[in-house]
Amino acid sequence: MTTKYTPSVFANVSTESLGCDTRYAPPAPFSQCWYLCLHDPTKARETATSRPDRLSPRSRVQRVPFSHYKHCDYPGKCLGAGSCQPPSNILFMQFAPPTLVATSRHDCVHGYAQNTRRRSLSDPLARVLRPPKDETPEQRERRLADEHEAKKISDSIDQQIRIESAERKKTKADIKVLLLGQSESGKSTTLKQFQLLHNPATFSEERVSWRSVIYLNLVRSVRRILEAIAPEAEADSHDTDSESEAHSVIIVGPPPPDAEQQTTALEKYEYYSSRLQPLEELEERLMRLLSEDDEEEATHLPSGAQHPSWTALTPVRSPTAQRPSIHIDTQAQPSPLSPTLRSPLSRGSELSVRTTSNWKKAFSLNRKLKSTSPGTNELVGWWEDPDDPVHVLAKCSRPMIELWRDQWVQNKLKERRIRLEESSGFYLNEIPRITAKMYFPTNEDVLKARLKTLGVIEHAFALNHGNKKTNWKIYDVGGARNQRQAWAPYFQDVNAIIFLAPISAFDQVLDEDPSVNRLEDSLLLFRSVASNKLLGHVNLILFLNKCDLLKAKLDAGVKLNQYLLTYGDRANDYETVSRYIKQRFLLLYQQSPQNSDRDLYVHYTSVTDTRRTSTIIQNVRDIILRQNLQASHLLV
Ligand SMILES: Nc1nc2c(ncn2[C@@H]2O[C@H](COP(=O)(O)OP(=O)(O)OP(=O)(O)O)[C@@H](O)[C@H]2O)c(=O)[nH]1
Ligand SMILES: [Mg+2]
Repeated sequence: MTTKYTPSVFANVSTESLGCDTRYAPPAPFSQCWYLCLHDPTKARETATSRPDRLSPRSRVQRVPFSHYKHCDYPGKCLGAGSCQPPSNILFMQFAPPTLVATSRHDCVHGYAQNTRRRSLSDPLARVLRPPKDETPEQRERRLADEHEAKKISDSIDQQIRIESAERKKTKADIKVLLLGQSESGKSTTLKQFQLLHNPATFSEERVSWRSVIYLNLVRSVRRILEAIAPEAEADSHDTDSESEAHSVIIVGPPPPDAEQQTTALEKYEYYSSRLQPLEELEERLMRLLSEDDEEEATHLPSGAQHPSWTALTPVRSPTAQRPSIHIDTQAQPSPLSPTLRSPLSRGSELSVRTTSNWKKAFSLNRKLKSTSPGTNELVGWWEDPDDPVHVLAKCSRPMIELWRDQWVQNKLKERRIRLEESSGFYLNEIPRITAKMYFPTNEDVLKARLKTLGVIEHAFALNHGNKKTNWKIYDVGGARNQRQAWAPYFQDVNAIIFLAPISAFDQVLDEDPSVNRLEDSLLLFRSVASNKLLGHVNLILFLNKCDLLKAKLDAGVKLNQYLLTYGDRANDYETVSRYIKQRFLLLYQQSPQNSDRDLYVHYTSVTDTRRTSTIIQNVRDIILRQNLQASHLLV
């Protein structure tokens, strides 16, 4: 029987007294050991989290409260010896060589000494563990009692490891799916649809948490309108026309306004901006509320400008990272703002969700909720709180409606080619409902809420089919350019990739790089995913998304051939355009050298449409399941 020792036995022994140095490694047959890094627990933890490849699957940190230790079973090489640099205190806690039979720490040391006498003579651990020569009966009794206690703790740790291992086996994902695509392609919305389909109760429960995001989306849409009608924006639009054209997006600016037009513009602008002034403060407040974070990592808003590479430095999260937090992305393009609406928090920034903390908890209105209604269990009461954002919104409801319905404003938006329906403009049509005091978000509201993803978010669910159960994990990634370096670690053992390409975006440019057309970026991104060697055996499912917006855009008279010269004089209707774009993607796929071992499935989607998307998701699910069964030789 192999004896295992608990770290507590050695916790008060320093490496100095052991004479242990970082070159120390257990002899080859003693290939397994526990070690404890007393000197620099943070470093030990960092190593465990940032270099998981160097740890065995059973590695753990913080299993014992007083410090950190890991388990290593690399034959002949103890991880501890190499991973902590001097003057780290590394303690080897336990040797469990396969040939050694030992019943106590004492025996183990002796057994170790006997088996490897030459090494053990100079072995610092053996020296320390050997009982003193002049041990009194009381000391011996105490030592044995200590050892007995240590063994109990050690056994309980082993038991815990066994339980966790069984648990891990149970929760190990059978199927992993990765959602890829550029920013705003609809990945998070697709993830929400998966949640809605597989965890409707949780989705429903969490709807209330989205209230603040929806409010913020609405307030920002209003701000965008005010920016568009601001007199200086008018001037800017004339100044920047040439620049816009250089970015291959054709923006034909309006003719310069005459004096009368200018007076109207100024009056209109002043009228609306003064009535909507409270929204400025509300926007800042919502941003602050959403960026509150109870986690270790700093996601709070800085007092001044953020470090430009902040988002680029976003750590790659492990695939188990699940809980997102909010932060403000200052990488987004700044937009021209009127002086009255300028604020250090909101200028040019987009609300993002990061995978580090529980943002839903952080800004869920549960904090303010006072009770649940007995019959429905629905949460009630936030409107009784005078600080709740709903009161400012309710106050500004009328001018917001007026602004949105004002034909002059609509014309201005048209002139400036601002299509709010492509972003959070959906809420502008719903102002009376959303600003009502007892507003509770619907499923559709949540699906349309825009929250940019940073890092990777995981959604796990189990699926029963017949008498078999499969565990699924879906990973939603940030699609902006500075987020894409985080994708690769997830390519390793993924079963399928759902790639989203927003085909309505042919006349738009990337937020992060206005010189790049969105459709072009999608095509290039798809090509690089399709030709990635790691993904050679991974089935690709292509969602040609935002078909509803494509239809609306074409119906409004926007011409594809103005942005995609190769389209030539083909018909500018939905059928022809969507088929043409699909062909472009297929061509790229066919050119990829990696296609012998996989398939491509293409769907036209509007992932905000729950009914259609759930059918597509079920279809996709069946395909992936079938492929997975085939791969595990259960079928065919
Ligand atoms: N009308 C319409 N809106 C859509 C569709 N798909 C997504 N959206 C909206 O587009 C916005 C962006 O969608 P997201 O799902 O957040 O995009 P994403 O790919 O996760 O973006 P990042 O997190 O930045 O990578 C959201 O407001 C969605 O509601 C669609 O098919 N039709
Ligand atoms: Mg997202």
